[in-house]
Amino acid sequence: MQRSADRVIAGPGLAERLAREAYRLARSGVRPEDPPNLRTTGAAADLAADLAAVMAPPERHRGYRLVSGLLDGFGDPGSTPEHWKDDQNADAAAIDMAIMLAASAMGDVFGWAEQQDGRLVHNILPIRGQETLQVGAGSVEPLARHTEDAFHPGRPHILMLVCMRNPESVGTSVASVRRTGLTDAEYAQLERPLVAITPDDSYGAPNTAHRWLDREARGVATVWWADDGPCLRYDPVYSRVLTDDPAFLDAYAALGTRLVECEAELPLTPGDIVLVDNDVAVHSRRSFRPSYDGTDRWLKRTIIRLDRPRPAGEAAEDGFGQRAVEPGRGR
Ligand SMILES: O=C(O)CCC(=O)C(=O)O
Ligand SMILES: [Fe+2]
Repeated sequence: MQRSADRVIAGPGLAERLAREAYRLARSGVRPEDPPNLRTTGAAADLAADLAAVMAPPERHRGYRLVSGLLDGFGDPGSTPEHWKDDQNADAAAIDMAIMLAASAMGDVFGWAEQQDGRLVHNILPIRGQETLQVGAGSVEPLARHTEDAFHPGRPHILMLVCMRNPESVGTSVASVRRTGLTDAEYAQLERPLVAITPDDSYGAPNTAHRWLDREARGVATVWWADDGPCLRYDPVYSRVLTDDPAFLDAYAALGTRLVECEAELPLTPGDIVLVDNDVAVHSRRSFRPSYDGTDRWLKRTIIRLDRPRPAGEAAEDGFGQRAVEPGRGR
C-alpha cells in the first residue's frame, strides 16, 4: 500500500483477495444489505484488517482521500443502467458487495428507508426527467455543494463514492471548511442556529406539503466545533435562512464564496474511491450532458457512521421522520 496525504493505492494482492471474497458472497446470493461480519469470519478477518488500513478516514484539514487500486479485481460492470433500481450484471453485484466489505472495515454502513428503497449501496447516475434536479440523478445543471443529508442529526460521518464509469471526466468536487480561512467573527456568526435545512428531493416527498422546503423547521448551526477544529452543516439549496441580520448573512455568504475558492475537483476514473469527511467537507458536481445510451457517468455511493460525537443539542432533532436502515435488519 502506498500512501500520500490525499491518495492511497491498494496493492494488487489485497484487490485480488477482496474480489475473490466479494464474488464468492455475491454468487452465493448474499446481498449487500445482509453482509457477513468479516471481522469475525475466520480467514476473512485478515481481509477486514487489511481493508481497514486502506480505508482509514481522511485527514481532517483537507477532508477527503482518494483510494485507487482496491477494485482492480473486477470485471466490466456492464452498461450504465437507466435507473438506480434497474438490474445490473454479476460483476456490478460483486462490486456492490466489495464496497460494502470495504466500507464496513471503516465504520457502520447504513442507508435511509425512503432513499433508493433503503439500499445500502446507491447508484448515482443520470435519470431521464431528473436532469435539472439538485440530486445525484441530475446532470445538466451543476449540483450545488452540500453536506450529505445535512438535514438529519444522524447524517453520515463519511461519504464513500466509487466510480464505475466517467467518460467525460466529471470529477466530484470537495471543499473543506478548514481551508476557508474564515475569521473568528465569521465563525461566531455561523454558530448561531439560524438556518433550517430540509431533506433533499431524493427523499420521498412529505404528505403535508408539496416540498420539504415548505415544511416548518427549526434553525440549526452552520458551524460547530469538534475537538480538532470547525465542522460544517451546509446545504443552501434546501435551506431557509431564518434571519435578516446582515452580520449573519454576510458570514453565510462569505462561507459560500470561500468554499468555492478552496474547492478541489477530484479526478474519478473507473475503480477510484473518494472518501469525504462529511463533517468538515462539502461536495458538489459540475454539469454534464447525459446520453442515456448505457455509457453515462455512473457512481456508487455508500454512507458510513463513525464513533465520533456531534453537538449534544442535535439529539433533540426529529430528522423530519427519516429513518436509518442498518445492515441485516431487513428493509
Ligand atoms: O455525482 C457526484 O459527483 C456527487 C453526487 C452526490 O452529491 C452524492 O452522491 O451524494
Ligand atoms: Fe451528495
